[in-house]
Amino acid sequence: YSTPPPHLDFRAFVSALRSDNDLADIDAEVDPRLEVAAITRRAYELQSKAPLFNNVKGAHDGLFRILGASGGLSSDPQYPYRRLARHVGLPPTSSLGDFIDTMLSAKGKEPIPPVHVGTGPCKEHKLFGDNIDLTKLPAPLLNKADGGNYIQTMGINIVQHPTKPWVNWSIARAMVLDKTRLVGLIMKPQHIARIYEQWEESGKDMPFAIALGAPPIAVMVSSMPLPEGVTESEYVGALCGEPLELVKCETNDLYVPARSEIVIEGTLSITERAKEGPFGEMHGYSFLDEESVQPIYNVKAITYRGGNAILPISVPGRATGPDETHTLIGTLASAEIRQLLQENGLPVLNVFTPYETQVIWAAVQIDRKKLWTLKTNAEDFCRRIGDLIFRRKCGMQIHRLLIVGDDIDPFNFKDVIWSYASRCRPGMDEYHFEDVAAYGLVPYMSHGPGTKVTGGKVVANCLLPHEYNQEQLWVTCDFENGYPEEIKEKVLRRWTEFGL
Ligand SMILES: Cc1cc2c3c(c1C)C(C)(C)C[C@H]1C[C@@H](C)[C@]4(C(=O)NC(=O)N=C4N2C[C@H](O)[C@H](O)[C@H](O)COP(=O)(O)O)N31
Ligand SMILES: [K+]
Ligand SMILES: [Mn+2]
Repeated sequence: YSTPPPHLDFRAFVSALRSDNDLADIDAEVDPRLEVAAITRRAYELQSKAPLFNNVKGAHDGLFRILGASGGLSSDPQYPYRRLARHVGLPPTSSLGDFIDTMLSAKGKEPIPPVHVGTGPCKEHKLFGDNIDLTKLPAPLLNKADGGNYIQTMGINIVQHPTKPWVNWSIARAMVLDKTRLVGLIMKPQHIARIYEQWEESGKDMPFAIALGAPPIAVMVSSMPLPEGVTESEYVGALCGEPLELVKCETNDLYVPARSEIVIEGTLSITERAKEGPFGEMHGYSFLDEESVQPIYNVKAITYRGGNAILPISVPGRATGPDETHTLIGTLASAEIRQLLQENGLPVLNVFTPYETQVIWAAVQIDRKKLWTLKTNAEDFCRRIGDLIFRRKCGMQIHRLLIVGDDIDPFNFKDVIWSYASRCRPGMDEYHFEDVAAYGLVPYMSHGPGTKVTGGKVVANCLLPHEYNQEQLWVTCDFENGYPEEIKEKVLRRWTEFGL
């Protein structure tokens, strides 16, 4: 086959990272028990190159190499979002705003359904029956407190609604349970859980496929909270302007990206469950008393690409250097939240979940001139935004919204926290929501003082009252805003002369 672009082929993506000098080929033997994950976690935190473990202890028959931090920030401080840009065919200089604009660029466009091809790289090797032994694969232990080896953290979970033409692609964690079974989180209101419920009602086990090392743009869309009923692969087609190539699974009627590295297929039981976790999760905690009991994945086949298949992994944790649960989940939820607010006619320029808030907060940037035309006030405006976001799935993971002006860059946490700290009066400027669905993984909900599944959400108004109807009554005291252009130009021109 001709080599496709990096956003359509994981191996081409890996080569692109290598040519970007943003990949470390590690040929020394590394243990998948904690060592691979510890290196990956430190790679996020130092924003170093993405580690490609070419010699994983226990790997055999081409299963498998491991790529860590595929969605981490790039190692070049000049191009921090280059690794994300590579996922969607954007230039290395792209900003997070460009990335969000791109992910929303197919909204309103005709979906482009995938095409089915006879075979592809993921069909080069096939394992069935007794040849399947998940406990013999070098599935990584990602955190010392984890309850199992999480083989699935960056693959696409593919499931189909039993009666409607809806095939959902998402990412949901799963760990090895035994020789032929996985167990993984199936959490409401996620679409995988909604569709699973339909199979429960139909009385039949749910066919599944997990496509690991799938085309990077498909991984992005799988991590995006698109509306219910949208078939993610069709949105990928609309984004690319061309259909994605899928091949049929061996043991069920689902289709997977032909260029996937590894495909695990089978049925998700509607009766058998097992203890799952603990798991080092996206907020930086692994609670030792986690009592998660989840459905069992019965694996019926594993197919994989030749040339030493690569397993991508995510090692969630503190966003000191963000990992994929921040750069993908947070940024893509931001995109859908912006879309929702703009579709409802709100004067929103952008939305972003600052990594410093572990993507639990989202800053909503308001066009203040347009705000004036609404002739509204903080209470009405903030309650309207909270009612929209906190009652929709795309807002499920957000517990604090910061409503900020267009003088604030939502992607610059120093801007965001300055406006929150100085313009949001505690109490009067905060609008609480206790009757909305909570995000159960947030520590002050799962292990907090109050209710666990509802409430704990707030909209913080970070606009002074007069900003709702007139120009700001202040000059911002920083170099950018506090001085006339000719002074700033003179200062910049003489800066080196002053030896500063
Ligand atoms: C990018 C990413 C997204 C994740 C997860 C991860 C990564 C890397 C890992 C596996 C590392 C950690 C956990 C964290 C955990 C949240 C969860 C999960 O286990 N269960 C879940 O329900 N949602 C998860 N998401 C978010 C999910 O993919 C998005 O919400 C997506 O929009 C869902 O698609 P639908 O809208 O179509 O429903 N995992
Ligand atoms: K999705
Ligand atoms: Mn979906």
